[in-house]
Amino acid sequence: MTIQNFVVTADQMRQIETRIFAAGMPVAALMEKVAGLIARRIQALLKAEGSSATGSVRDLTDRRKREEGKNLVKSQFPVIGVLVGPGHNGGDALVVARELHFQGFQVVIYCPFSKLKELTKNHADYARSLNIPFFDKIEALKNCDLLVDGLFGFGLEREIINATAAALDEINNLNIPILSIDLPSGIHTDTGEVLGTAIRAKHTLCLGLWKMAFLQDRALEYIGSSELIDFDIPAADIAAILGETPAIQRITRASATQHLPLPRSPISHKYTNGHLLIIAGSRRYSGAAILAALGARASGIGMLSIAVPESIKAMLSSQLPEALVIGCPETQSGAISELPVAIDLSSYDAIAAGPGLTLEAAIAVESVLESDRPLVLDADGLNILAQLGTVPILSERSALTIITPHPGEFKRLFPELADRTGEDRIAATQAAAQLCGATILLKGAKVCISCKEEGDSLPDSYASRTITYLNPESTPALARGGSGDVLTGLLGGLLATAIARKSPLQSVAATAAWWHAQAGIMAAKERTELGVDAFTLTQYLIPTLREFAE
Ligand SMILES: NC(=O)C1=CN([C@@H]2O[C@H](COP(=O)(O)OP(=O)(O)OC[C@H]3O[C@@H](n4cnc5c(N)ncnc54)[C@H](O)[C@@H]3O)[C@@H](O)[C@H]2O)[C@H](O)CC1
Ligand SMILES: [K+]
Repeated sequence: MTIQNFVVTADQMRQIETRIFAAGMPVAALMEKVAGLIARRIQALLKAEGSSATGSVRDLTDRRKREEGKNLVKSQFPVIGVLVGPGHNGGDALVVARELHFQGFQVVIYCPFSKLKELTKNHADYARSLNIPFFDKIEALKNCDLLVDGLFGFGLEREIINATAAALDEINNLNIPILSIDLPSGIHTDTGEVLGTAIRAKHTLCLGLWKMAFLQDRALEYIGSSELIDFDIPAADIAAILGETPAIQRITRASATQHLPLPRSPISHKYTNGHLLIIAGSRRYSGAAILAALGARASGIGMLSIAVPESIKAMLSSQLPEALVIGCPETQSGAISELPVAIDLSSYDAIAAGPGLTLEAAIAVESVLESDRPLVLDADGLNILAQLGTVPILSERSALTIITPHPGEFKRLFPELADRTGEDRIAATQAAAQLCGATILLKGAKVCISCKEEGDSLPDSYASRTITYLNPESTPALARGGSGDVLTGLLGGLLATAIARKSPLQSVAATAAWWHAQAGIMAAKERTELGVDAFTLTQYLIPTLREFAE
């Protein structure tokens, strides 16, 4: 595990911070260290040309100046507005203001609060003594090239209202790029919820450990791009609060690639590399079966069987010459009416079912749910499961089930969770995993995967703990019909392979989600966000693997 794998709540961050202070680190010294790192990072972002994060701040300042017909800077340096709140987020901001001032930047401080925490007040007094101008009117910020947001960090506990809320809205409306310290002010650290109103940052520097909000879809428009400022939190303090195996883990390249089925054993053969059965497609949605199969192909699966309605069997065979295509009896409209009598489900390492089936394939889906095979269920497979009764059916299964709903499917599968979890995707996924015992992969900008931790090794107090994996990097290019079908096949392939290789199953879904997203990112880079149709995506899985498995 690296620092990039950890994710904390505000409460956990506070507990870690408390341990550091109790061990002797002075609060003021830590603030000085952290804010020094922030100030240097801001300078680097402003200076460096070409890096993407820098590009985003710089591009915007340049564009704004061009639009206004002025040069980027009046003096040699851009004008930086620093927004200062009452707590230690404001303290960080004041140290940043002071450091940038000493580096020759023109700095303007906006602080509309009269009551500041003691340390923050000390820094404000010193900044005033240096003649850095202080204002309590937003008007004073309008000529700034960049705003640094230190209004609220993880100490924000209640809705922002009245004059403060109006000020935040006015700041957003200035259309000046904003860099937020720790979190965009107004965003709830854990749920990512907007508490009244929130700063819309262009870039956010998250301090010390990733906060949950960075992995909550609804906060993303406010966070902009983001990076972690590592300030050397001792590993022992992290482990003391999060445990040796943290309940929530951020997926990284290293953690994802660790679970790839590589290298292959030199004496492996097709059956030791896994046999996957895909059950997908209908006359109406034949493409879904092809896309799932192409996703599975990229997993390197040893043997691929695909069960489709008889009338599209020839089409599948022509697209996937290596696969064993099984024609199934079909309904009048061309959906699978049932699985062929001769099919022996126990001969497969895993089954992936759902894409393009239509609701008419209920009997086939029931058969796989009743089987003792590890199963990936998606799309119409999930709609059929919801009709059958998600929790009783999944709780009965003896083998692993991984379900891959998007938020709409999730609501249909778990209507009982709608009130409890609201829009907190992470809490919702954890609750669903607890409820039914399956692994839940909730699709979205930040894919969230929860599963019950395997019981035997756990102390009693942890008996029903869930482990959650969050995928931090993706692209809206994947928000497109068919990309889910590709994920189902890829995940099914990795699952069957892991079973054949007797590898741990817990991280398979995380690896698939990471790989799928990275392929989308690579495809979008080369072809733009509009150029990543689902078939194209399948063609990027192996080139991506080559890049990240090196
Ligand atoms: N993580 C670390 O170890 C470090 C964190 N640093 C910075 O400290 C902040 C957290 O500071 P804290 O003082 O606890 O809270 P905030 O600055 O986020 O704000 C709390 C402040 O605001 C008041 N308040 C809360 N809600 C509202 C509201 N809705 N309207 C108005 N006022 C509100 C509250 O009463 C407090 O006074 C963290 O994010 C980091 O930036 C350290 O500097 C370095 C180490
Ligand atoms: K902030």
